[in-house]
Amino acid sequence: MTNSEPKRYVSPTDKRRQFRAQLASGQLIRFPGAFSPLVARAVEDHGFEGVYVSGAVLSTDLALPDIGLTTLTEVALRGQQIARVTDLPTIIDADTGFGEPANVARTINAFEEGGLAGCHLEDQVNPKRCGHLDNKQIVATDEMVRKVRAAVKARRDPSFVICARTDARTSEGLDAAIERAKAYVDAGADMLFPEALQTEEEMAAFRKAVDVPLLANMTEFGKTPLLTTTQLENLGYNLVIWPVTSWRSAMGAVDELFDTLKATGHQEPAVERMQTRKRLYELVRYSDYNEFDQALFNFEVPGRNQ
Ligand SMILES: C[C@](O)(C(=O)O)[C@H](CC(=O)O)C(=O)O
Ligand SMILES: [Mg+2]
Repeated sequence: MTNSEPKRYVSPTDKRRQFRAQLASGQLIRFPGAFSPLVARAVEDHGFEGVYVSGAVLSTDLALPDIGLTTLTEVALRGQQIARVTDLPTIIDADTGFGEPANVARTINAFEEGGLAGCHLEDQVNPKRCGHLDNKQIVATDEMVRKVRAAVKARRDPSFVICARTDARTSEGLDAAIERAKAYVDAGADMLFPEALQTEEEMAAFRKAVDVPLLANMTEFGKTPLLTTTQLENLGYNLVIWPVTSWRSAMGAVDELFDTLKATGHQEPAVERMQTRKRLYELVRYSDYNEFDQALFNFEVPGRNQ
């Protein structure tokens, strides 16, 4: 991108409207998880429709378990850092909303100010846990309804999307999860995230029971079968997230690299799989900075095997 055309600016409101239009399109939209701003650039570059910011990734990146230890300030800042480097809509994991309904209201405002397009809010108790683990506990329906209402009321940009997640399938069963989901929609939720459904049949039953857009969580090593985008589209789901997938892949590569370094004393066997300097500079749009100073990008970038 070294042409002289002015860069278009996609405002947070534009991104939220784009997200709403995508949800209404009847087509499945794909939001891979981005564990950093640079990964969000890669998501955009590969032609996906949006970016997901995972609570599990934000906490494990800090070497913490995903049990609600991260603070609103940490999460909102990371969301903002990720959302601002992409023209795609970015949605974020609000966990249990960081407290009571009043805290939820503040959470929504922080995410709006961070340029996010939407968030999901779940009905677990605190301390929460990954939705695919056993022995989860959930709050009373009414308590979650009050949180959803607070979120909806707090929203300053009506296009910000509030997605209610229910974790009830694991503890109370499918029917109860559907009942809760309906109550959350009545409270104003724009879309639903039925967590940890166990079969395609359950996913189809959920689709049949509600009219709002549905999110499918394709997280690995969990309770939900890993389906393809075609299967999810056929099931009538609107949005798929692969929340931790890029993170697990990157950390798998890191572990392998350290094994190699330790065993061979050299990185050579791993270089082949590394992102090249050239590609890294492409993603940070290094050459664009010549707009400010022609002396910034005036060299050849070594790529593969150089
Ligand atoms: C989607 C999720 O909330 C997340 O934080 O990314 C997690 C993912 C995971 O732990 O695998 C969840 O499903 O609870
Ligand atoms: Mg989470």
